[in-house]
Amino acid sequence: MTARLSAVVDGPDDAPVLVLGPSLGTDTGLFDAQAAEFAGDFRVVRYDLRGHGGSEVVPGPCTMADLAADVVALLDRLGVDRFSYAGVSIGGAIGQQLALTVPERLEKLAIIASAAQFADPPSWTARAQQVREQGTETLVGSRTGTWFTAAWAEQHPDEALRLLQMLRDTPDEGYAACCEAIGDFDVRDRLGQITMPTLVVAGAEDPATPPDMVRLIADGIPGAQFLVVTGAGHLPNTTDPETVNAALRGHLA
Ligand SMILES: O=C(O)CC1=CCC(=O)O1
Repeated sequence: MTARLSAVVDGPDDAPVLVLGPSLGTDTGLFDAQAAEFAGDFRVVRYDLRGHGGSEVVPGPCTMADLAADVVALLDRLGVDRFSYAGVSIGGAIGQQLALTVPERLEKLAIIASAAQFADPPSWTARAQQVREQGTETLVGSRTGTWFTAAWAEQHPDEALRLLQMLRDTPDEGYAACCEAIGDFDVRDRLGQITMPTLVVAGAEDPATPPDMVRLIADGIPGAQFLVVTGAGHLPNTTDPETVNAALRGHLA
């Protein structure tokens, strides 16, 4: 079943479309810095994952194919045919899935802090159960050190709180269902089928998808470029927007 996604659209109606896919437990606000940078010359579509932000909650497990189908349904509703796509973490996994299932619609792809298979797949079922029983609040403390370094959080306390509030605001069932999609995801054998120009970005201090794991995506996609962002954790687009925006700008040109 397709979920109805909420989205924020910025930029001229007739500009090339850039779709931005968020990470687990965040919302469209994850991409404030990218919307500010690119809405002058792109129609920027930021969406909420199913069960996150303002999107519909669909109870029960789902797959990455379901999450990609949600995005396709949103773009059909917005009248978007071809688009470029950049996604963080699960948003990057959705990008890989889109590249495999609707390649004729995808112009350029950027995959940030993501994986072709995430670490320790069974742990995602356990995390889903933990969140269904105890809520997303139980994960907030450990996101410092994962999403961003403790040093960055000390220097940017308001921005760290803003990001963590997204996790607090995420419905437990929405978060849990996306955990199950992450645990089930594995496209390692299919990366060679991705044909559009691809940029792959890792955070040097990311414990969730460390650079060596992210690099495997770039190694598998013919011609993909690979960049490591110094000092960044799992959300390099928020903690070092200048570096990530410059890389995206060059890639999308
Ligand atoms: O666990 C986290 O918060 C990091 C993460 C893994 C997949 C995703 O989208 O975020």
